[in-house]
Amino acid sequence: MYYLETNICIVDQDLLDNAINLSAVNEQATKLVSSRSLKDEFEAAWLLKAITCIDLTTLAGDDTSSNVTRLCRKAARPLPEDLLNYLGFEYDGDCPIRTAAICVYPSKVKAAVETLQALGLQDKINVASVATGFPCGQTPLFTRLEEIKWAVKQGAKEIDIVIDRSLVLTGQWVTLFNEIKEMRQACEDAHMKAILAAGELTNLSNVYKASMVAMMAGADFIKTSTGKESINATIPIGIVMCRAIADYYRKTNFKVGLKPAGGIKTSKDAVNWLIMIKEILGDAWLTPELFRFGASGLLSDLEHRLYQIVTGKIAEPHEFSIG
Ligand SMILES: O=C[C@H](O)COP(=O)(O)O
Repeated sequence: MYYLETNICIVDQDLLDNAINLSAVNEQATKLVSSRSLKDEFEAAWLLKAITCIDLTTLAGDDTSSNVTRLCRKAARPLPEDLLNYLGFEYDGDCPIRTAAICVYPSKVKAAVETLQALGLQDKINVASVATGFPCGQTPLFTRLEEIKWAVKQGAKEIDIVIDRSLVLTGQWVTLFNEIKEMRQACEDAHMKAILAAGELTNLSNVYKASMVAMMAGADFIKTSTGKESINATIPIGIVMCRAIADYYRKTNFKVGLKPAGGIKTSKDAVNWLIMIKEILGDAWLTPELFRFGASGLLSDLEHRLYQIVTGKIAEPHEFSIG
């Protein structure tokens, strides 16, 4: 079915043609983003689902241990008590809703692990670390592998690796496969998400092939973007990656997850992605084990929209403050 021969990525041509058919991708993308009316209670359920699928992210040059600590507290209690009460949750100090993970640079893994341990949530919220020369992946392979091993030693349960885009752009599929496979081994028991930086891969055919190579090399998730490219998680890219995951599942019976990341900021974005997953991959993927949002700014809009839904009005800014 899919295999690599010298430097050629051989994929089932019919599946590839079907997956990247531009007019079909655009048609599906238009349908997904066209306004739909959801009953309030259904929308609230989608938004709560979205929160549980977030890798709450900070990947900034000025990250400090204290802002990572704050991020962990936010992951542990993403919604304020009054909103949880409005939504019908009993709140007894143990928040019933949490984000799936927090995502940080390797140097901040320890601070995150220690905070989650102090909160008693180390088994409930994973620490994900980017690695392998994030965001560009332009460092020697041995340092990229060492970075993974170091992040795992610090306590990361998930590693978000970046692929070397130049290997895709120059058609070095075997080298790409071998590198990702070595990265998978370096992750040991940690889950590996392979960031394709799809916006830099020139065309959807490369996005589909890179998705396949990453899955064949053992990626547990494929992730659209680092959030640092000029084109990040677009709906057409998401559709092609979902189709690759679906094709891979049909051929191997192995479920690989999807993580869109970069520029996902609104409740509407979140619902569009969840509906895409439901339509292309099915309900089995609508779980944090197989779907994540990589997002630094999505949570506040989800909270804002939930307030609107439960109170039937636009919330005042002070209503959103989280202590
Ligand atoms: O991996 C996650 C991304 O870097 C987050 O991107 P964002 O800051 O645009 O939400």
